[in-house]
Amino acid sequence: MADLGLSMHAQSIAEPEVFWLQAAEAISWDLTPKTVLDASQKPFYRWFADGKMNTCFNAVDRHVLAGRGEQTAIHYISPVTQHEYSVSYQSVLAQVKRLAGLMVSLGVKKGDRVVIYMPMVPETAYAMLACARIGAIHSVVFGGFAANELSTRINDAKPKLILSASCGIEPSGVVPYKPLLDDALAQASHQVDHCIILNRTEYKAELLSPRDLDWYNALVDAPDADCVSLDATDPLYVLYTSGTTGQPKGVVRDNGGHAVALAWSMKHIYDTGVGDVFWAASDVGWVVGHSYIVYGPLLVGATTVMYEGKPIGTPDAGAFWRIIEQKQVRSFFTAPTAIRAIKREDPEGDLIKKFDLSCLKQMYLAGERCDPDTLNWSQHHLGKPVIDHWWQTETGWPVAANLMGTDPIEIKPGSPARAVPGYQVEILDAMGQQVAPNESGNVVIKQPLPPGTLTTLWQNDKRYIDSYLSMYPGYYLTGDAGYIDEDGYLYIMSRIDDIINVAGHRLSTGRFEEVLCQHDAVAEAAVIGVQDKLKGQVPLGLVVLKNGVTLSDEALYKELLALVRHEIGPVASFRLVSAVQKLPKTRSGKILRATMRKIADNQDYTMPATIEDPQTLDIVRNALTKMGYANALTTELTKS
Ligand SMILES: CCC(=O)SCCNC(=O)CCNC(=O)[C@H](O)C(C)(C)COP(=O)(O)OP(=O)(O)OC[C@H]1O[C@@H](n2cnc3c(N)ncnc32)[C@H](O)[C@@H]1OP(=O)(O)O
Repeated sequence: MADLGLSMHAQSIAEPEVFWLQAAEAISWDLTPKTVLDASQKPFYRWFADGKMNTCFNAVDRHVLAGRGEQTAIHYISPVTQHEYSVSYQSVLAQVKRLAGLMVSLGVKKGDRVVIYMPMVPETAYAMLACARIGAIHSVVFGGFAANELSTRINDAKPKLILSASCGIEPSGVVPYKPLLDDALAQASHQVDHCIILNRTEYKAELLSPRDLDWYNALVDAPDADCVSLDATDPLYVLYTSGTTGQPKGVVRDNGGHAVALAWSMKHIYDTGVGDVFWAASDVGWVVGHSYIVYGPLLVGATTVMYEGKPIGTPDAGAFWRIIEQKQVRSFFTAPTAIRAIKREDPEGDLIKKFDLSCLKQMYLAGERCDPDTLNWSQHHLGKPVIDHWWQTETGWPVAANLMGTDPIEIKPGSPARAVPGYQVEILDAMGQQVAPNESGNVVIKQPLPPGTLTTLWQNDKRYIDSYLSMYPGYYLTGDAGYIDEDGYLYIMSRIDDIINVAGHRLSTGRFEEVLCQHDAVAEAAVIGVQDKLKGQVPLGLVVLKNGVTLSDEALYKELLALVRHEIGPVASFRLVSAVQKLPKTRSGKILRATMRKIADNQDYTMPATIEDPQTLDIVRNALTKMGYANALTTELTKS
């Protein structure tokens, strides 16, 4: 039987311009592109370079103009505050027009950056769409980051305006955001004239006049703003992701290629179209939130769900299934960590059985490697296809997936299926040679990458080339290692750099080390990601203390945890740290993190030939053992 996915993939690689010009028909253009792929400035490729359009028009206005203004665009559900309401496309348009007008009256123009530091409320989507409407470039910062991380991003993006909220809502209670924003601005070298603050009833923030404006008060007298016609290649947003150093990388996404790719993916991968309900249980601060809470569903005229809750505890492990039934969700997307948390609370799937999930066609998992157990458990209890798929902040949309809206193929647990049309994925060895099926190597994508993928790093073309394009000229280096089997299925196994993935949050071990070294007692630090049954990976730190430090172990432990939480944020999930006399290093002084990680996770390792002092591995093993790693009994001090 013909394999439609394979033939589409073959066409997308052989004739990318034909393939993507056809896909571009799903978008309303002010000026239809004639040049599909501009390769004149390699290694920078530009999609639809002479096309003109507006992403907000495509996501909102055109659905209202087509007579679907009454359709629900957003279902908002906040289980902790017990607020829940739905917003029609018509109402979204009214809010976005007015907010865009307010931004213009505050001096925001096409190309200006606007930082958005907000929780999972509809106003966050309005803020993103309002920026898109006037050609301002938004940069959303995840609410779980601390003031210092926000400040770093403000300094890099240099926004004209910041939109924020007084607080976010976590199961533990209200998390004040405004004091973090004030602190971030106090630390930042770049300043803004105005902050627009959504002052929520759960926590009223003090507004600093004349800088801070109350969101809804300021909207009262604001004019409406129309869509600005933009070049397809104009940036839509910058989204920061952890780099191997403490300085995050600002991934730049364009307008035209992004809209085309997301619309294509909604139909062909996520099996979702006009009027369908699509739910990605993530956060707008991550790329999943950008692509599949806000832009993707709205671009195709679907209904999206903004959920300000968690998989468990808000109120129970049946929360996802309850909402799927209530809102008639067709396609649902979450992270493997969320399913592991549910499985721990509801191992027999009793809460799943309580709901009528006939509306649900399939569930998608991404954000971290999906272990086969998690996939098999959910597939067994849901009785629906569970689709592991793989992509990155940089790519913006799936690189490997089962094309559920096109031609579903066999699900192989442990694999996110095959490369999606547009992506030529290969596995290369250290010499740049393609390896045989089932042999591991570096996962790379041959240039040009398809529309919707990163165009560069914000104000840093050199770092873009150095990070992604220099190791194998002509290829994008994903930073992941894995293999492709004889059927073309991809398997992603690990990172090749010092990035760890904690509950679907990508974090840099280098950044943890920088923060630990800020402590007066710490001379040197090494942080590795160790396996964790719930979060996939968690950070573990080993520190060497300065001579003469008299702090007790317990006091040091508490202070280091508090420091990391203060500097990086709660999302760091940093709870494992211990002091050691010495760290294992090569003779040239490089810390042997990979060896330490293997010891912690009980994997085979060989003594590195260049190790300076082999005894340091015993020191590390002892410390890891005390923390419950390296195949030993768990101790409570560092795990509670
Ligand atoms: C495919 C491309 C990509 O990979 S893009 C990235 C995709 N990643 C994701 O979508 C993330 C998936 N993960 C999640 O949604 C969450 O981790 C889930 C599974 C729901 C679990 O949440 P939770 O129990 O809060 O654990 P966590 O590890 O996320 O949080 C740790 C601490 O941080 C806090 N936190 C979290 N979010 C916020 C926020 N927006 N504002 C303020 N604080 C936040 C949590 O409350 C938690 O705090 P604490 O340590 O318990 O006090």
